[in-house]
Amino acid sequence: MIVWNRACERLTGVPAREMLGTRDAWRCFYGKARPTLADLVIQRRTGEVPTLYDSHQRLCEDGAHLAAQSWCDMPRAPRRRYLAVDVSPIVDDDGNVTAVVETLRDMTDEKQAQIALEQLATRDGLTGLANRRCFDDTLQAEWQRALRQHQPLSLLMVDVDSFKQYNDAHGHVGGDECLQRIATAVASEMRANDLVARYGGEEFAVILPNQSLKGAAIVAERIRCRVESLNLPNLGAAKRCVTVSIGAATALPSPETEAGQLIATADAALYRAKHMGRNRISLTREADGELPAYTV
Ligand SMILES: Nc1nc2c(ncn2[C@@H]2O[C@H](COP(=O)(O)OP(=O)(O)OP(=O)(O)O)[C@@H](O)[C@H]2O)c(=O)[nH]1
Repeated sequence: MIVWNRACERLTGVPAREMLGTRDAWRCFYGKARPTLADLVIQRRTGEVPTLYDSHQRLCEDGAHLAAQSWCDMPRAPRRRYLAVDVSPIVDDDGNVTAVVETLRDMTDEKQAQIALEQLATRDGLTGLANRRCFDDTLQAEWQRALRQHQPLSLLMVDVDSFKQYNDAHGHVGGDECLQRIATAVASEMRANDLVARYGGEEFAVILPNQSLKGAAIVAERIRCRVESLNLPNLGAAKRCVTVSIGAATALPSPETEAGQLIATADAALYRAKHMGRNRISLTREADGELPAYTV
């Protein structure tokens, strides 16, 4: 390290006298040893940039002028920060790198604003689950992925039974709390790649990538039991507690079919579960026609 200016001191909390003449600038930014962007350029290891930074860009064709962004721990500063780093090598007449200039910009506020906006655009305000827009985008993306990888895609439509009566008995605020409890219960049954969304009012949708109808039925039944076991009183429902009906459908996407058909099939299964008495799951495999409604 040959230059460490006042702005670097303020940003990192590390004075120049500690840094000058050393080779371990990473200590100012990270809790564990790892190369900085300048280290990667000096050591000709720029191939590692994608694994070490959230995003990166080449600033010119030679590949040595780079920009990268990521969260930094900042062990000696009051809080972690999202830094944008630019590096440019200084070369001598023979083309040898003699130094690298690294410029840091603190982008923490911008990054936090971006995260908050993304949250707002994709999350449902009441339950914190993915919202309808996020559901639509994710279903399209998963449909395309299943098509490419020749894998099944399953969908559950989950609807709260006799929720109008619940609202009538407990008021709208009580109804909202009930939806929050159900959302948490449904989300707790999910794996990392699954997506639970609030589809509309008292209806939730669950996308289960690479899941057979049998697997989807197991998840659906787990959700049904979980909600029942919350034991939230609803005198308007047959079990006298809050329950859900679930329609499950599975498709093996092909170029001739589209994601909307999977929604329609799961919706039809949900309608059947309601029709057959609620608090049950109903399954349909696309193209196989209807399977009998199934309850445990
Ligand atoms: N508290 C609250 N209630 C909602 C919300 N969204 C929808 N609802 C209510 O959910 C109820 C849904 O009623 P219905 O569509 O008649 O269905 P249901 O009473 O659940 O009957 P089934 O679905 O046939 O079992 C309505 O009373 C809506 O006002 C919400 O965000 N908060």
